[in-house]
Amino acid sequence: MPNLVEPDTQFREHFVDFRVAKTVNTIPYDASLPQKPAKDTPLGNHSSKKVTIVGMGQVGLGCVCAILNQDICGTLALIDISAKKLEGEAKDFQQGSAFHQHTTILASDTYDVSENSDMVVITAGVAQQPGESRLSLVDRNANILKKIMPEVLKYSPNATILIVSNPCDIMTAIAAKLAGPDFPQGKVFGAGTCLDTSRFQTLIAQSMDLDPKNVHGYIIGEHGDSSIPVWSSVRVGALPLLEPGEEPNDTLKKIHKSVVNSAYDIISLKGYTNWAIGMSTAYICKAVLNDTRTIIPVSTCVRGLYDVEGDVFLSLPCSLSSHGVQRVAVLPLTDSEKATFQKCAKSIWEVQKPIWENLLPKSEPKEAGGTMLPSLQELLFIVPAAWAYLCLVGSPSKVTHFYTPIVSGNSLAEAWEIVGSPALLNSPFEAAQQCVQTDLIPVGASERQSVLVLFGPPFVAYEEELGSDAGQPQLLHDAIATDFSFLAKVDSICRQGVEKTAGASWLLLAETCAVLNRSVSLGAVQVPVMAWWEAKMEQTATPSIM
Ligand SMILES: NC(=O)C1=CN([C@@H]2O[C@H](COP(=O)(O)OP(=O)(O)OC[C@H]3O[C@@H](n4cnc5c(N)ncnc54)[C@H](O)[C@@H]3O)[C@@H](O)[C@H]2O)C=CC1
Ligand SMILES: CC(=O)C(=O)O
Repeated sequence: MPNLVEPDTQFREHFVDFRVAKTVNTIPYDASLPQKPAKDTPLGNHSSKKVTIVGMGQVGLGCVCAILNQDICGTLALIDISAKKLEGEAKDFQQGSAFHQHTTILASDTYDVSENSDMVVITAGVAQQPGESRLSLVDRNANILKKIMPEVLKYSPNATILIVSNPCDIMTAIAAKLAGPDFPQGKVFGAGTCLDTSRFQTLIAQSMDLDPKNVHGYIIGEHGDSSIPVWSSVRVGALPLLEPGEEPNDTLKKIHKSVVNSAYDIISLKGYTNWAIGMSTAYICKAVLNDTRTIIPVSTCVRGLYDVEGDVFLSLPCSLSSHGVQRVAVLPLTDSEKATFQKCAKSIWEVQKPIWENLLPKSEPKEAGGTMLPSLQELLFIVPAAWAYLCLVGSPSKVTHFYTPIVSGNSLAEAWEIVGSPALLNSPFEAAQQCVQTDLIPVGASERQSVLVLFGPPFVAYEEELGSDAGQPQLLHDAIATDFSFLAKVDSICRQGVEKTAGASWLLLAETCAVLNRSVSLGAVQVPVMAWWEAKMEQTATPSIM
């Protein structure tokens, strides 16, 4: 028997023009990559839905609380690197099971519990300290995201992925790119200005003594300091707040300022924000898991809209389906709103660009001497030195000089004094910068994405193998440029070094370097070193150097 309550579609054709004129389908996030469009799939049973939340800090907890209390899914998998705290939180949530619809709670510090999730929410990462901007978190959280995304995709290749970690728009762009061109467009999106819009609606409603749900309007653009209130389309009930062409007055401007300051204000009071973002995340999850096509401002690729050219992710009102962003509503902006949107896109792109351009290998790895090798662009240069080499992975245009190697006579102990203070272990790039500033390991790059510093005896082997020219950077530079088998040689020496010295004399300081995530020769070497280093760090705060 046919379903008697199918949606009535007889009037849809009357709205085709509206849809075409005012909305666009999701936009591929990288002009250079082909994109796979999302396909509609039948809806599953609601209680069969599974959501994974990665990151069980304050925001993760806020999300779980809201999701459980709104009966959004049948299974909730919680993941965090801190297993002990996670166990405590998961037990605490489980013990409230009598007060909501049944939800199976799983928790682990590995991703197998997330298998076959319908939706994955990523909240893991560093949060702002009082007074700190979201954008300042970019490098640290990008590195965390680079570790998380492959695991998420491995266990839930069909999940819709929601990014909450800050800076939310850039993290969403990075996650979308890491998901790869085969991942359907729109299936990775960010919580964006959903929260800012709620703050906006609430403040206007409080000022007018109304229900926030009667304030229809959006904050668009960045989830952060350069967010944009679209005053020209705010309606209260059905009434426009402003007349066409009317500019917002000082009170309205103050309302927006207050929206922008909300997070700073709350963080200065309690150290973090979590309940409202938890509620907005649950609201978004509900729309996706129920395939409601609700229009919510979330972060999606905006290239091509309002003359934005870069692969920037910003918030616009989007209809959400089970595949994430289904269509983007293109609001009619005033000239000044459009100019502000473009300025916002430009400033986000400036921060995103260095990470974005080095996120995926630009070319296929080359085969040489039976080893998969990084391209020259990937491995910008290796500075050989008596005791150390510094490998910078960054934007080629930023590397302008190639200096002489470390002055002979410097010892590991001396190097350690400069880069190895425990305080700097959390910020290896700063450590490397100190080396640069002190000319201990002179290199010519001042800006980069990731820095990998290796100290240790393998370098001795490296020198031996390469002969007396090893200390001549110019020669090495030429060798790298002309002879790919040189890299294979470095690789095999490093391998020996790792095996010979594992657990003893390597010191690795790394902001998870792009190289680490690649199946290229240097990556293969560095992963075991990294694992050793992490194990070592658990045992002692200050590793000894042999
Ligand atoms: N988009 C938005 O509207 C909002 C975003 N945020 C952002 O959410 C993020 C989390 O904030 P909080 O929960 O307050 O921070 P938090 O410090 O309380 O929690 C972060 C959690 O991430 C975990 N973590 C770190 N690395 C991990 C990894 N590789 N895998 C799994 N878990 C990992 C930590 O163990 C910790 O439990 C921050 O970036 C923050 O700025 C916060 C509020 C609103
Ligand atoms: C921290 C943050 O991004 C917020 O509460 O808006």
